Amino acid sequence: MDLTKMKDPKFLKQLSVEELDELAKHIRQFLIEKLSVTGGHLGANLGVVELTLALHKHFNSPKDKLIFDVGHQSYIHKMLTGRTDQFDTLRQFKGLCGFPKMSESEHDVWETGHSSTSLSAAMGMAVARDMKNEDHAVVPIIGDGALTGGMALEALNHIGHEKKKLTVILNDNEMSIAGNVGALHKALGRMRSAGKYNRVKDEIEYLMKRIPAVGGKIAQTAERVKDSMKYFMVPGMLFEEFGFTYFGPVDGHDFKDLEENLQYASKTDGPVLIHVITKKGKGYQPAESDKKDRWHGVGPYKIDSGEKIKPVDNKPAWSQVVSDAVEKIAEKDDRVAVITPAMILGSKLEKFQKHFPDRLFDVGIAEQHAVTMAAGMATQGMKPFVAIYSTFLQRAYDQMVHDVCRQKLNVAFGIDRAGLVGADGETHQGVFDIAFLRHLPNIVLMMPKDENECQHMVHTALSYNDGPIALRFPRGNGLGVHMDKEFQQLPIGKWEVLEKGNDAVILTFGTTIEMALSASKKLKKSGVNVEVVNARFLKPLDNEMLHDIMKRNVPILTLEEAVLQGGFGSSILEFAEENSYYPRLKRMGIPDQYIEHGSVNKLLEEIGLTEDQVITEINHLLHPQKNNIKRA
Ligand SMILES: Cc1ncc(C[n+]2csc(CCOP(=O)(O)OP(=O)(O)O)c2C)c(N)n1
Ligand SMILES: CC(=O)[C@@H](O)[C@H](O)COP(=O)(O)O
Ligand SMILES: [Mg+2]
Repeated sequence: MDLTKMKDPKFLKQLSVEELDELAKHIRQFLIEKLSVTGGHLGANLGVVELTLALHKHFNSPKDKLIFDVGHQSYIHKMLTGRTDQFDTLRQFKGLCGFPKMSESEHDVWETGHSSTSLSAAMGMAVARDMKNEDHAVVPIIGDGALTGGMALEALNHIGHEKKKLTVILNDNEMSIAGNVGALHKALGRMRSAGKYNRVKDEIEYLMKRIPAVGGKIAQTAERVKDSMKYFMVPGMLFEEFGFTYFGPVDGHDFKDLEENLQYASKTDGPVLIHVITKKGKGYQPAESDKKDRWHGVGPYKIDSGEKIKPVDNKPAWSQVVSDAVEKIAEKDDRVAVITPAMILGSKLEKFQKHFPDRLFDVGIAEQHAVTMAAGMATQGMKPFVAIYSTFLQRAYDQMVHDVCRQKLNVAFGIDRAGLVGADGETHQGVFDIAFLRHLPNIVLMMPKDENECQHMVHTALSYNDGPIALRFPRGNGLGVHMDKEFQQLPIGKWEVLEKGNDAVILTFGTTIEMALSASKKLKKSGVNVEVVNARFLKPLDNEMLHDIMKRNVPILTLEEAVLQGGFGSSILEFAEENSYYPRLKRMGIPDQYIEHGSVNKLLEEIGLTEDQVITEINHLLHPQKNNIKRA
């Protein structure tokens, strides 16, 4: 079967159940083969093959709006809408994006990457549809994990109240990245094990009608009894209470069951929720049998065995260094506890969880709650450590402003995936956190140059008692440096000079230190002596060192793998302005644009964050006339 011939999903309407089953088989095989080379979000996609086919058969995309929550499970949708031939380039620079992308197809009506936005977006589209007197379906497809997100619950609350016509597809595979958590997860479990609601509902309505009508108080009591009976007998009552008509549970791998319920739903007024049960990793044995994450996001692997093909790298993962250090500290300090918003695996917290099951809180996809919960713990003298990706901390900005920093609470943050993350692209680059945290009063911000300094920063963070403190660290592995046996306390706001030099100074931190050191080595060969400073505290700055540098009146280059607007370099400009220095200064960093997907090295090259560019900029700073650069 030539899957690249699929250009428009309309062809599905003619297919029989047998033909759909056959197509599903080929799509699974295709994904297993392609992703074995490129990597990607395999498990979630294998789980929604039939569901995506059924949705595209039933609805008319792009007139009807299919909205994929998170969007990591949109690969089949991409195949059906003419992008099958691009899968060799998945998640690579200028290749197919791993998430829905409007520039790729008119069928991608909403872009995602972060979780739990689909219901709000759908509500917006439904409101717009009705205001414009249009007639089309709006269909958010949301996972059981994404449903734990605050935004999704806020939207449920509003949609049910407004009674807009929407068809919510709840894709319940009992998994977030790891196993799903929470009371909602348990409630879905009860719905899964109950019978079909549509049928049960009819029977209940029949029974209810047979309870004789009586007047006065007895009648009120009878009504209450009827309501509570219904509550216990109808599995989807939770969603019905929210104002939705619930259909399910539906077998998400059975075309007949899916189509039947989609038909019911289309004939129902107001918001509808179809509870679809799927299996993450379906059809690929290594994924199905992996109880840990059912192959949520993977790199290349051997198809037959499922063995992962990892580049040989014995250096420790940054996240592991951090969680090991927290664990070591937690052994001695029973006030220490870790909070993660659904990222136990990515943040490498499994070992910590095994060691301290009662001191690891997976709160679901609930970044806002995670941060304010930590603040609450801190008010009671505990030492919470919030392990959170830079990109997902964006969700909790107000909680940082209002709850943590304003109250100057002792919350420690491990900001993971800081800097460019690569293949996940625009939605996941961890490049904004310095800019959105640096301006908050009371916070300390730091980034280590290597994993040894990283463990000292964890210790520094958890021993700090003067308000919030965060260390940021990149995706991937450290440098493989020697690790001290004993933790050290770093003096807050003190930088270190890594390379002495009189001609110019590079102020940098974290991932760009290697680039700066290597550039300075090359510059030295041409007679230019550049000082390289590990500006490991981004807030507070090392004022003493900065005064010294500014007084030397040498050119300064700031270098950061973070946005330039409001970033570290900006803070140096502010320092100069506040202290009436007028240095020749150039800032290198991430320009004012969203950075697409691709390998980190390729992306750095694209935006000119390279060793060669550092050398060029230093030369420009040293010889502005020669290079025809205008400087005040
Ligand atoms: C705001 C936010 N927090 C965390 C994540 C990381 N993340 C991506 S997918 C996922 C699990 C989603 O589970 P579910 O919606 O059930 O989809 P499934 O993978 O099970 O199909 C998580 C936690 C994210 N994308 N966005
Ligand atoms: C879709 C999503 O948000 C996550 O699955 C993300 O892709 C994980 O990224 P890491 O691989 O960096 O943990
Ligand atoms: Mg799930």
